[in-house]
Amino acid sequence: MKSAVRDRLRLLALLRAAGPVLLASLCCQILLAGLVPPATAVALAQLLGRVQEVRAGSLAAAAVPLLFFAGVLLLGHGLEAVRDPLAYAVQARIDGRHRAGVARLAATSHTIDALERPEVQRLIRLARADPENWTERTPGAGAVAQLAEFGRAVTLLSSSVVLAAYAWWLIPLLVLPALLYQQLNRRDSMRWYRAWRGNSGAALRAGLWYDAIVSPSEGKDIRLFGLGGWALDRSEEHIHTLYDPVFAVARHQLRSQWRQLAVLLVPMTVAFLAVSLAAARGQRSLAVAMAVLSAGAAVYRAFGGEPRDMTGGIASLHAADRLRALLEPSARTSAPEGTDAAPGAVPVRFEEVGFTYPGTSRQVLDGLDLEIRPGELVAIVGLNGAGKSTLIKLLSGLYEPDRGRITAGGVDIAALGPVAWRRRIAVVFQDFVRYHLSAAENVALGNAAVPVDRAAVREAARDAGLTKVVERLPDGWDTPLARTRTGGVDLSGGQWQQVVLARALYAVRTGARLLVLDEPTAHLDVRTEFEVFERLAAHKGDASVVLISHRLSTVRRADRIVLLEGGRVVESGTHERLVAAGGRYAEMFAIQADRFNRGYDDRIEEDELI
Ligand SMILES: Nc1ncnc2c1ncn2[C@@H]1O[C@H](COP(=O)(O)OP(=O)(O)OP(=O)(O)O)[C@@H](O)[C@H]1O
Repeated sequence: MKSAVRDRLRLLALLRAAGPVLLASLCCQILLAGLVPPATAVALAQLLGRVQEVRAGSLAAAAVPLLFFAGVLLLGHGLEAVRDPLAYAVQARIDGRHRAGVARLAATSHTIDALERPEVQRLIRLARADPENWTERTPGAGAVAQLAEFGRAVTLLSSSVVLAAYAWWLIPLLVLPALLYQQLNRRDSMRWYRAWRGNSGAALRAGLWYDAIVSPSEGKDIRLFGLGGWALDRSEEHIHTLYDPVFAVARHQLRSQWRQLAVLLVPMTVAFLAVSLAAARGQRSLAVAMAVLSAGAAVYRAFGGEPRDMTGGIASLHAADRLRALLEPSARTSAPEGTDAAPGAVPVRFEEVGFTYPGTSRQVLDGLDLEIRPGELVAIVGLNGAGKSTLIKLLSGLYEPDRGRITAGGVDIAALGPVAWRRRIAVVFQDFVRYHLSAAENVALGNAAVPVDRAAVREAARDAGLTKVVERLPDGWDTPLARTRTGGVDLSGGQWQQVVLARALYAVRTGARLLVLDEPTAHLDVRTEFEVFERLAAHKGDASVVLISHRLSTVRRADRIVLLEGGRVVESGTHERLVAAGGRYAEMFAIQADRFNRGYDDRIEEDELI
């Protein structure tokens, strides 16, 4: 009960976001609209009374009550007309602020492990207040609905005064059944809501299949594998899972409607008959009877309202609370931002680092020790699943080690603070992001914190071998890299990789001192790859480079090659030294060289190693 009141007060507190003028306007609208029904009753009574009095004389005597009645009606219409625009404006401001808060929350979570959890994704979906179906409500809608409850309370109180002025017993006879009627309606309404919400996962899954059918990217598979009919069937199955319980609730409610009708009609008929009889017998005037009947009807209208607006709005606020608790930076990642003291490249060390992904039991890194010296180009190799990308995710602070630590210049990167640390590193992930922005913006996003430096963009593009690609674009650097945008084009996989490489090189040109590349050339042809590496080695300056690649022909030019296996470094040295040592690396290199000479792909898989 206490928490229900607290939730209602929270909804009301949100109204501050609307600003004083808008909020005051909405409050006035609600207050005045709440007074209109009883005022109509009174005006009607006065008009009738006067018309009866002057029946034989001039109608001009009824002008004042007629004007009053017309005024009340006009006011009612005017208030009705401004209600939706005002409520919409207030709601939009509250929801805008709420959504920005949720987005900020997700963006300021320094690690990504929480974002990968299904529970967090579900909460984001609920908290972001972006309704996708009629059951979803926003905090703004909840706040406006809560304020509207006051308007209904005003109607109820003022109508009750009119009723009580006639006879006190009309209050329990009309108000109590109206209250019961409201509770029954609300209970039914919430049953619908819960039946739908309980299966909202099915709505999500149906939506995923639907999106797959209409999206251009999945559309390729859907067509080539003839999945269209199959995907439609899946979508329909989920829709049935979603709707069947809702229809069952609806059928049950239709059958039990007589209860609501009885609650409403029996006392209302008794009360209205009593009032009408008194008027017919001349005990009370017809005018007074009209006022009472009108106020009685207003009482029932006062008990309307949409409970789902408030329930949905509160659910969204609660989801945001739970999200905040889950995404709140941990003690390590929320360490105060350290000063970015050392401007040049510093040694980076993994010290006894152990890591297991949340929710799994396999130790991906197990006591890993590795040093990346300033200015060094270190290549990390290993079989699929050896933990190479995981190492990079830890290095960039997207996950925290379970044990051990990673230091830069002797300082734990957690103590440096994620923002300061990430300014020093530039990372290209395997699953890089293709932003639907212009070519220049796609490169300059390598360092969004500084104003775009067009010269640095061009130089980074040259080093990544991107210049010729950009020259062929219809609008050069300003061409949007997305077919879905007007004038936009799509690039090939290799060309996109060059864009992303340029993005990382741009970061280095604008201050990053550690360049991390996870398979940056997997899509490049041999010649482009060779040129890119030549330029990378020549232009990396004093930055250190960590490079992951399955192509051993590429990594042989690295200063040092590190082989990862069983979650730790098992071999380390130059290509020549490792080949001479005749260990695992030498074995992998021999297989790859053999495959390459025979014209196959030069990657190797685990089962090819004995
Ligand atoms: N987000 C994740 N949650 C749980 N397990 C994960 C996650 N990402 C990777 N793994 C697991 O961690 C292990 C190491 O994965 P990782 O991507 O680091 O390997 P890799 O050496 O980069 O492989 P590849 O050469 O195929 O890219 C794998 O067993 C993988 O299934």
